[in-house]
Amino acid sequence: MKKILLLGATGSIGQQTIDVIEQHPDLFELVGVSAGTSEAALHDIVARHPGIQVVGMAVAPETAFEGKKTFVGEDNMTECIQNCDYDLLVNATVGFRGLKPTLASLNKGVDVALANKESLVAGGALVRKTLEETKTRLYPIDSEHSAIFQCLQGNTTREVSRLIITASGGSFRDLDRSQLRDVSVEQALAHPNWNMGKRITIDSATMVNKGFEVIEAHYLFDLPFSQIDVVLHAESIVHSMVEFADHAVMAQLGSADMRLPIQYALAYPQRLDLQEEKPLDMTKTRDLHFRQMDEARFPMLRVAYEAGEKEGNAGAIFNGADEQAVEMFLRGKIGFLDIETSIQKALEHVEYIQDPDYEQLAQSDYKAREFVKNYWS
Ligand SMILES: NC(=O)C1=CN([C@@H]2O[C@H](COP(=O)(O)OP(=O)(O)OC[C@H]3O[C@@H](n4cnc5c(N)ncnc54)[C@H](OP(=O)(O)O)[C@@H]3O)[C@@H](O)[C@H]2O)C=CC1
Ligand SMILES: CC(=O)[C@@H](O)[C@H](O)COP(=O)(O)O
Ligand SMILES: [Mn+2]
Repeated sequence: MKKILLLGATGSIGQQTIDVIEQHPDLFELVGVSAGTSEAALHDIVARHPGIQVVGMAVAPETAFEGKKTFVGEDNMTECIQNCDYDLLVNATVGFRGLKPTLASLNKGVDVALANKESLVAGGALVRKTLEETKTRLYPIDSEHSAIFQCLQGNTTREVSRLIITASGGSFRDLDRSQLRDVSVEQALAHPNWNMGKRITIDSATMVNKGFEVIEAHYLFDLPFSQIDVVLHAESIVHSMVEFADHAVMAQLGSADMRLPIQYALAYPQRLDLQEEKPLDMTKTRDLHFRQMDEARFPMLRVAYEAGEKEGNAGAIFNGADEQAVEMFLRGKIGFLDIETSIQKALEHVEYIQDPDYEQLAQSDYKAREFVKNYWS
């Protein structure tokens, strides 16, 4: 029985992780959960999983979690890690706040199934150093990285010539830049293929998500940026591809259902049965299309490659500025294209640090957010 500690239990990835765990009660046991403010949803999960030892929340619960060690406040996730006996951390929280628990679990010597891409975007070098020192492992949950991980089974990255990450194009794929100025929050949240949390859905529309995924791939698979490409694939059926030295191209295909990559990360190296509402049926599949990315249409992709190549705290500034700008866009404080401006200006103005430790990354995150707030005030 694998004991799972789940951060971000009430979110999109969190709820799908619980579904996977509930499909395999003989293999997985949920022993800890954390969330921000969704108390009712957390009580519901705790009631269904008697093995839960620890509960974390960002704010104090109105009704106590009877018989459970409960941790409250911004450090609730690391406190859960320190006070829980578990075999695998599933990090499905959103934002820079996910980096600290990723590092805490690896330093405790426990592997991490990682959905929280911000851990690698903001702190990739530090995470990689910690993995080497602690001899722990990361299992990717992000669909593209899971696809690449699956395609790499039986091979090493030394045999790889390129990773080819697919991008759906997001909610505004078919609009040109002049049409983006006045788009609404509601339109931006209508992703054509995936049902996800708000932050990542907006990031998908700005192409920041794909930029993050390029940086994430660099750290997960230890390949230079020159060997990581992105192609536009509107259908989100091919989840990514790996081209090998002999020009063989391996791809992983599936429906737009995150439970497959989540389950693969939890059960690796096994493949288990998975109940899906709409499993992929290639006889009913529309044509598959692939197009080169238009960098003038999606400038955030180039910005991501540059921030990734720059290393240091550039990823933390990129992510921090985006987190703040997306939050302001969702509250109607800035327009859609102002998200791009926020990121570009923060990368120009927030002090660059070559080899940051965790505290310096947290400072860079804070400074990027403050910069964006002040820029639009
Ligand atoms: N959704 C998807 O399909 C995919 C997501 N990812 C990545 O996975 C991560 C999670 O995404 P997603 O599930 O969409 O996000 P959601 O917004 O749906 O969920 C976020 C989770 O984090 C919790 N949380 C928020 N603030 C805090 C806090 N201060 N302390 C502890 N927990 C907190 C939320 O709790 P509460 O409910 O109380 O707010 C919620 O459980 C992101 O990094 C995203 O980029 C990657 C690939 C696909
Ligand atoms: C499901 C998942 O992994 C998301 O990151 C998804 O990739 C978003 O799709 P696009 O960013 O390609 O629109
Ligand atoms: Mn993805």
